[in-house]
Amino acid sequence: MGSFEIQTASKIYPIFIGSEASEKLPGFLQEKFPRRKKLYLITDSHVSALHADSLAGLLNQSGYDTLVHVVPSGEAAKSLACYEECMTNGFRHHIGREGIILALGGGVIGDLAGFVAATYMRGIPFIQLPTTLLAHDSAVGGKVGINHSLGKNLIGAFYQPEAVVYDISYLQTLPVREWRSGFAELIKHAFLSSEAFYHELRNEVKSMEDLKNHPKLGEWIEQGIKVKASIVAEDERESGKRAFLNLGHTLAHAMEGAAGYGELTHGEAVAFGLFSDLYLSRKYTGLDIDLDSLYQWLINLGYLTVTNDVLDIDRLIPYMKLDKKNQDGKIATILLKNFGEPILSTFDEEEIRQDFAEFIGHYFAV
Ligand SMILES: NC(=O)c1ccc[n+]([C@@H]2O[C@H](COP(=O)([O-])OP(=O)(O)OC[C@H]3O[C@@H](n4cnc5c(N)ncnc54)[C@H](O)[C@@H]3O)[C@@H](O)[C@H]2O)c1
Ligand SMILES: O=C(O)C(=O)C[C@@H](O)[C@H](O)[C@H](O)COP(=O)(O)O
Ligand SMILES: [Zn+2]
Repeated sequence: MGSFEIQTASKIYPIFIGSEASEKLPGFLQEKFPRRKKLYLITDSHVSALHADSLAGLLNQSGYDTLVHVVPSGEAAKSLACYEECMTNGFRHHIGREGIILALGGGVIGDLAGFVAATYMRGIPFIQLPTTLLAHDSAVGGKVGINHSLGKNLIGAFYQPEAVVYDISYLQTLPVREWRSGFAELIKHAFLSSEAFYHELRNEVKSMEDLKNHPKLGEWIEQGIKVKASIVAEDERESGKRAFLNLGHTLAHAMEGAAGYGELTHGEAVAFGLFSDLYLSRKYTGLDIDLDSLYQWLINLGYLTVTNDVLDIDRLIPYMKLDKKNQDGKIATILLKNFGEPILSTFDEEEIRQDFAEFIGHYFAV
């Protein structure tokens, strides 16, 4: 645990990671932006109650003037209404172009506050201060944005932070459901990198308690970040291989939309979508994987327990048809040829319907 660099075409920035990383923030600000003293800290109601005061206190003691804006916790905050409120509050309090936005929270806050930063007076600097396990993914790589009722993350930008300060002591207050949600993205990163990483997670994590208390947790988080960072380094704006980071997400995003934003956590949906993409991979690319034992592991961890109405293909298809990866009017999803060897595949609506019925019939028929 310490620091390393995230390299992208538009910006190279540090990630400070560890159990006291937030203490590095005042020093970083002073060095990078010696003349800027106005901070606009955007957070959510849960994180605010737990962690915002101590951070704002630390900053104010170091000579900063920190305006705190609290949005409701959960996915519903990635909305045009909350985006507008963040803007309005900043204008009312005269946060100008010399201000810096701090995104203190999980992926919802990182995406929302990052999008505010990207568009506030045409763009001001921001820093990601992730507080969830899931945010090992969302805080890195510069995808920022909000949802539209017709689809996830349909409004947004690529806008890199100035730094990521990941104080993993914040994770200790996470509820079990959020550990589970974040672990789904870590499992995704394992599939995108190597069979060894996947097997290590499988062998070592049999419950969320195992994960939370595991001596290698910090190492795994760093490994997940590095899997993501190496892809983003080659393709910041998703003209090609960055789409692989969407493994599991075509179905996941459709499920989140169909359920109503916030009903499922992002990671619950990703775990389902990941399992579905691996099912399709075995069928279409010949991926050599024991799906039944993966299914059992995921079930034991508390994944794959969604209600039938979320699995109604007629409700999912409209979201899939708006997936940003789609090509030539076909629905795109990510498959694996092997561990660490993803490919983008496209399907007609009819093929999706048939495969989905087969998949659900095999694993989820009541
Ligand atoms: N930009 C990207 O590259 C990217 C990557 C992955 C996911 N995402 C997005 O991230 C979002 C999901 O992020 P998330 O799972 O972090 O959700 P989240 O930000 O809603 O956080 C989950 C819940 O945990 C609470 N919480 C946060 N930190 C806490 C802490 N330390 N202690 C106690 N409670 C805490 C929050 O208040 C919330 O209720 C989705 O919108 C997803 O689309 C973006
Ligand atoms: O960073 C990426 O690229 C990803 O795909 C990471 C995903 O885990 C994340 O959920 C992302 O927000 C999805 O982006 P989208 O472009 O599919 O909306
Ligand atoms: Zn995701």
